[in-house]
Amino acid sequence: MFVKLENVTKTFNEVIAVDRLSFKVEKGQIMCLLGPSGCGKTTTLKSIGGFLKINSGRIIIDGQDITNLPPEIRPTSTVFQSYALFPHMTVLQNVIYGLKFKGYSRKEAIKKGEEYLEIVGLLPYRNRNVQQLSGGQQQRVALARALVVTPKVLLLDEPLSNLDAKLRVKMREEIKDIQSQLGITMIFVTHDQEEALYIADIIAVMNEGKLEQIGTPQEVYCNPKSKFVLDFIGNSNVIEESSGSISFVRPEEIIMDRHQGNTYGKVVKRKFIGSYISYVVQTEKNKLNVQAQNVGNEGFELGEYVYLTYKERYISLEKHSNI
Ligand SMILES: Nc1ncnc2c1ncn2[C@@H]1O[C@H](COP(=O)(O)OP(=O)(O)OP(=O)(O)O)[C@@H](O)[C@H]1O
Repeated sequence: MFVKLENVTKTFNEVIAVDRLSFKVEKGQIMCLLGPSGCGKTTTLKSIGGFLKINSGRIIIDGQDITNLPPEIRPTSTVFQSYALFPHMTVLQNVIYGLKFKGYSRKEAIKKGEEYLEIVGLLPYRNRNVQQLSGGQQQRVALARALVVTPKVLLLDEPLSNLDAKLRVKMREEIKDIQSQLGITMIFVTHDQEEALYIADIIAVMNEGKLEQIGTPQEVYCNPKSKFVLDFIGNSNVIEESSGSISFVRPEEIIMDRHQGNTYGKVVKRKFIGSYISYVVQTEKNKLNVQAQNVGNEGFELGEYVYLTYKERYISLEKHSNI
């Protein structure tokens, strides 16, 4: 395993920000740390980067125990939410700043800086002051600056949260492309489940400093192991809940039909969203959210009786450990 956290705990006075956290990331993977505000994502990332000293546990990268190393000699570099660029420097000066401390001559540093500016598509901007760049461009400078020092692991702390929705989608695609081009291992913090599902090879869902579940996007979405993960990732209809188990179905997994199905109900809400139509169907026992693909016809009407077909999935509420 390329990155390994073993029982990492970090407290701030009486607050346990990260609680005996263990996980592994393989070389070349993008792992997303996903969870609500305050669950300990940033603390975990800062602990890996060496900006925080952990109370106990071990952090290992590529076989080396880095737990007690200062940040500047860890094989990591970090892209912060705020970008943290040097405002009075040009794009290129920002990107090559870190190379000074790595023994590069000025000429070599410029060559390397330009190579990475090319990768992030900003070579023509190399002599601009960073303050004259858009948010997305500044983000790319921050990315090039973090990559130019060829870290073994790139740490990204909510890197897209300051961008508008459209740019966020574009940048997450670019980050994924850069990752596959360079084959670099990334740990990416986000509270946005859609972003995590898109970008991650593996998602670690955190809750109150602890790991709730770790798995591929498909695993955490299709087979959540706890009520918390079910609620946090995607929308779902809880069909039945008891102390030992929960059964649920995702809105897009329910098929609506006028003639056949395993349940019958009345359309009590209907909302046209564009690529799909969202319905609420009242059955004898449940009110179910249904998301039906817009296939170019009118769909179902408000007040109409429809058949539904779906297969429930179950979460067993016994404690799981899948690390
Ligand atoms: N420097 C600090 N001093 C005291 N408490 C802190 C400090 N940093 C974080 N905490 C606390 O540790 C817990 C975890 O915080 P952390 O920033 O890691 O969460 P997060 O999941 O990254 O949240 P967000 O998505 O809001 O950034 C929170 O309860 C937070 O208040």
